Amino acid sequence: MDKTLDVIIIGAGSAGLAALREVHKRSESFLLINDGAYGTTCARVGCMPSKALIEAANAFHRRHSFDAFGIRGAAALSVDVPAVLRRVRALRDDFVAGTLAATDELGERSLAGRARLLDAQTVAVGERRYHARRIVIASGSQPVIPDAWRAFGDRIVTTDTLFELETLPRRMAVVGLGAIGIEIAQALSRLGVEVTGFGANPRLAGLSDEAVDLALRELLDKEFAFHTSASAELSPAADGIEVRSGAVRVVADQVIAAIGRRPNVAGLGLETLGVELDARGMPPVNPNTLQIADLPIFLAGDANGRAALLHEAADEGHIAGINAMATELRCFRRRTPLAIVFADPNVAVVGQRFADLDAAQLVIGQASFKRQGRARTAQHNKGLMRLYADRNSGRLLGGEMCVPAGEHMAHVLALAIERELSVQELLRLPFYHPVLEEGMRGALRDLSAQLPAGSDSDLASCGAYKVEALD
Ligand SMILES: Cc1cc2nc3c(=O)[nH]c(=O)nc-3n(C[C@H](O)[C@H](O)[C@H](O)COP(=O)(O)OP(=O)(O)OC[C@H]3O[C@@H](n4cnc5c(N)ncnc54)[C@H](O)[C@@H]3O)c2cc1C
Ligand SMILES: NC(=O)c1ccc[n+]([C@@H]2O[C@H](COP(=O)([O-])OP(=O)(O)OC[C@H]3O[C@@H](n4cnc5c(N)ncnc54)[C@H](O)[C@@H]3O)[C@@H](O)[C@H]2O)c1
Repeated sequence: MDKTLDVIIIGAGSAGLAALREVHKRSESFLLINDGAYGTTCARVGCMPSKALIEAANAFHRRHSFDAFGIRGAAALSVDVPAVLRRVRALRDDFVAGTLAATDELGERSLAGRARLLDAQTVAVGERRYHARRIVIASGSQPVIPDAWRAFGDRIVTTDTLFELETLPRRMAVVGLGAIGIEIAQALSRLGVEVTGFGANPRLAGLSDEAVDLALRELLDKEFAFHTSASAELSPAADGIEVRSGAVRVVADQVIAAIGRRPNVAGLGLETLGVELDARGMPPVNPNTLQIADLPIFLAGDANGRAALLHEAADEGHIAGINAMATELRCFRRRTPLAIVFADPNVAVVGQRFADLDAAQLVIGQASFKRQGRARTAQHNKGLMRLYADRNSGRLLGGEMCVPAGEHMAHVLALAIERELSVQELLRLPFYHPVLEEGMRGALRDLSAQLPAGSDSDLASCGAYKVEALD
């Protein structure tokens, strides 16, 4: 192709499609190049099929509380695992179909093939060359599988292959207990698989607060076996794979590798850009513009290794797409950090992580949900929320939790942190009764008690009854 395009976008995932939307608003001169399956990681093998599996597992797990409700016959219920997996794939196909609409109508402006940079303005796909004023790289990430593990063939499963299984084996080991490992381990265990989890990290699910981690451990301990703080190694066994971690040895039929995701930058030609690459082969990227160094090229989404989350990928595609068409680059303020792991109860980290805060400047408020009134009515009463506020200003800084409906409360807290609200300002909001958010109010009141007293003509100081049914 001789003509110079306005923009080339590499990757038709969530970041690439967000970039495409912004570029297409401003120009007809672009090319979207995608290697491999279309439909985005999120819809095809990520967020959506994993949540479909989790919902099935949680629905079946609910039978354990039936007796307490006075509902009999739960022991007679069974799960049809192949049917569960068929539903996951059917939903997945529907979600994927929705994303395909974004590229279907592009005609020649969409190209299937593996893109390789020749310089900051030239891309090769096979023998063909394409030139553009700006390039957006949004090539995503892929599951890490150590080379030695590949020898185990299809006994090693990743989230790229899990949802394709027709059924589940009797025994599965889940190696890596971050977001993916915890979500999948709990779901598989709830569907009747004998799960053993292995995590090198001493904490689960990306938590950094030891107290919340401990609360989560106590809950998960009742569901499946797991071992942390040691790396897992695999070796062949007569009837499966032996997983070793410290003194623990477990044989599983299949092993799920959930040990992280690696940006798809190998073979992309980043070395042709003339900028220094770090030990992971990554170039310097400005998180507010997504520009690589001072080049006419942008790196967005999982591909930049910053935060492998859907809303961040969408934001980054948006920023990169706008800047790829701009005469002057714009700096974007990034959102308050928010990470949710869809375990039951939900794990969430919002705002600043506990580990990143200065303990001397901090007050910590906490609330256990073990006796929380509304949670008790639903047999969901478990978990712990810890919130962190600045000792001097009373401003909410962050929180970590494993609590029922944590996915929703974390959003409320993110809004408060984004708006720089203080604990007193949050306590001025209405809390309806009886709601799970009253549990969150407990943690806020705990914070408030450690901060300088506010005015007593202010409803923020309206205290607890200290009566479970009313708080
Ligand atoms: C199991 C799982 C569960 C998840 N759950 C959640 C969740 O609940 N919430 C959440 O926020 N996030 C979740 N995520 C993360 C989320 O899915 C990702 O952050 C997001 O999908 C990344 O989008 P992306 O556009 O950066 O990459 P992708 O969607 O992977 O798109 C990249 C595209 O680029 C293509 N490509 C790669 N190299 C080249 C090349 N050289 N040339 C051309 N094309 C190329 C790829 O084939 C792909 O099509 C989950 C991820 C997984 C795996
Ligand atoms: N709900 C969500 O938002 C969600 C869900 C799934 C995935 N994701 C995204 O996908 C990304 C990748 O998820 P992930 O869970 O694979 O990665 P992760 O980096 O979150 O966790 C991987 C874990 O594996 C451990 N590990 C590495 N090698 C090991 C070994 N040999 N033995 C035992 N443990 C080992 C690491 O210590 C780490 O804790 C996440 O960072 C997240 O951004 C998000």
